[in-house]
Amino acid sequence: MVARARVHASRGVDARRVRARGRARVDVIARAVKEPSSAPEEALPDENFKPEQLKFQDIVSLWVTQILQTYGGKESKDNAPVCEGVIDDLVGGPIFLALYPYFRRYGGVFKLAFGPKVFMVLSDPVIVREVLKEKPFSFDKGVLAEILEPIMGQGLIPAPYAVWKNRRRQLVPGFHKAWLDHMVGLFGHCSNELVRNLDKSAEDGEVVDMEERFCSVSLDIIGLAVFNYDFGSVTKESPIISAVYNCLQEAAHRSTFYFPYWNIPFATDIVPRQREFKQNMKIINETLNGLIQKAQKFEGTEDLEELQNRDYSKVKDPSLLRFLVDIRGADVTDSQLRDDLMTMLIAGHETTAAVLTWGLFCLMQNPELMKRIQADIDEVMGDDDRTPTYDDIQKLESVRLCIAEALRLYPEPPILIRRCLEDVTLPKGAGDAEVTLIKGMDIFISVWNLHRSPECWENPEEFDPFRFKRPFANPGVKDWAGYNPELFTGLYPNEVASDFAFIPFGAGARKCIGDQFAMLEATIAMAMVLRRYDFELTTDPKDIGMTMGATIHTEKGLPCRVRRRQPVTTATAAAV
Ligand code: HEM
Repeated sequence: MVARARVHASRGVDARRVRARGRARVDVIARAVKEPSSAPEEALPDENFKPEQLKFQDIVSLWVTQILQTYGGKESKDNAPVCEGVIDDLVGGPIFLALYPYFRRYGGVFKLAFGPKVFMVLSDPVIVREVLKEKPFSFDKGVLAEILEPIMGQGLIPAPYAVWKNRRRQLVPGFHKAWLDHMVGLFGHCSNELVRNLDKSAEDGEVVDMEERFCSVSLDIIGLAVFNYDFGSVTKESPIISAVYNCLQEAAHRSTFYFPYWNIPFATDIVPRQREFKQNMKIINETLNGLIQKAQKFEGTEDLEELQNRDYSKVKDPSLLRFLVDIRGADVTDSQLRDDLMTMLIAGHETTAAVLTWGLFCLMQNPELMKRIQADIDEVMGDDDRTPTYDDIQKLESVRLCIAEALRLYPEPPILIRRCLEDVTLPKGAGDAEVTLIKGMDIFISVWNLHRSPECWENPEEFDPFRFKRPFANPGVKDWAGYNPELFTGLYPNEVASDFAFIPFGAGARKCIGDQFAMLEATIAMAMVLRRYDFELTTDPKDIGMTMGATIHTEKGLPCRVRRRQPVTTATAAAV
């Protein structure tokens, strides 16, 4: 049995604790699993393009060559600096943290060898631009796909190219403007639940774990938005979510185990943890299949334009599932729909919860800044006790900047995983050598290093949301255009404004499809809690640690004391 925590059983927190314990490795994986709502269709290669699938022997032969080159003292074919003897640093803690000092020593591209594994670490914006934007189809998700496949099947994140191409074309239109506008109301409604729930804690002077609360609200949001299913996790426990977290834990276990014993006949019936995994997958599949069947009972229009322009206030089931059922072609199977839903569920809630958690954590370290942000919220929201509209979100720029800055300092995922499908010669970037990524090689794109690089950011360790309003240039990084605030035109300063130094949602063809959704959701939730409460961290900030996925992993999460505050609006100011 998976260990379950006792905390707040009445509020259904068990699942979140299961998650907290289990996510260590999975976060790297589960988060390294997403891509761009705005990825242009032109980014897709032509119909005949078929990336060659790597064979097992390719990978073995690559390893052997790499190991001989690394340890045999011969010049390496890839020409990358080799970082050696770091095995001790890499075990027992989050790998992305351990890689940072090596980035500072070896630069934006270096090769890391530990055990039989050799992989390339990329932390230079020019090189990352080449991989994500210029050559996205020279790579697949490699080890990430292998680990996630048993859970997400052919979902967008682990899907092989041929499946991904078709599913992406169907999923992206689901995130259309009319739907996102409607979602703004849902985000307000769910955040309102969170806020009302905090009232009692504020009255009682109770210490609350805000990580847990943010997880609950983001989970409820993703359930309603994607399946029209109410997890109700702000108020109760959800068995399906316990099952999801348990399966993610199993994925973590499998990613680190020496041999795939679960493939041995009957292993899933005999080994207790494998039996439990099977049972949990059954719970998840039954729930998702039930939802799919329910959605299929209703006839809907198949016209994409009509779907995208409908009046969502009059639609009974505005979920993404409904949309996908309506526009599905004859070739889309129920199992493909299941995989898509599962992917959204995993990709779309902890990521947002993490940025809210870290954003609040950073603001609590900066009380003056917190006051300034609260004053901005008061000004935009006025006296009414209402939820933010789309227009308000445009005006709540400082809140959006805080979210972006939290994503810079605590990106989720902190590493993107790829495997080379063909040899790729990289631009020089900040380094002197011209490095070649060799077919079969595993790649870590360190978002963490990029976001904290002193070459790309002024005082990179500082939480300074308004940095995104100032330009930054460094001719020392060859061919890097720097950060240009004039190119920051959407909800957040993206990879274009930063020329790939800021990629919290990834970039290129496989960028996150939920970036706008997440920014709207996080801005509303953050604005609503900051408007109503003052927060005080009740533990030493140094005790707040990170898992592999940059989420908080202490038993207490983000423990805070919450106090009701009176919004300072024009009317209240005049009364004073
Ligand atoms: C703050 C919140 C979020 C962050 C930081 C985030 C981050 C990311 C990143 C970095 C990727 C690219 C991974 C890679 O290149 O390997 C990605 C992909 C993806 N994300 Fe997100 N994400 C967030 C929210 C969401 C939401 C709300 C959804 C859905 C409702 C979502 C769905 C996806 C999907 C389906 C992909 C895979 C796209 C593909 O491969 O074509 N994400 N995400």
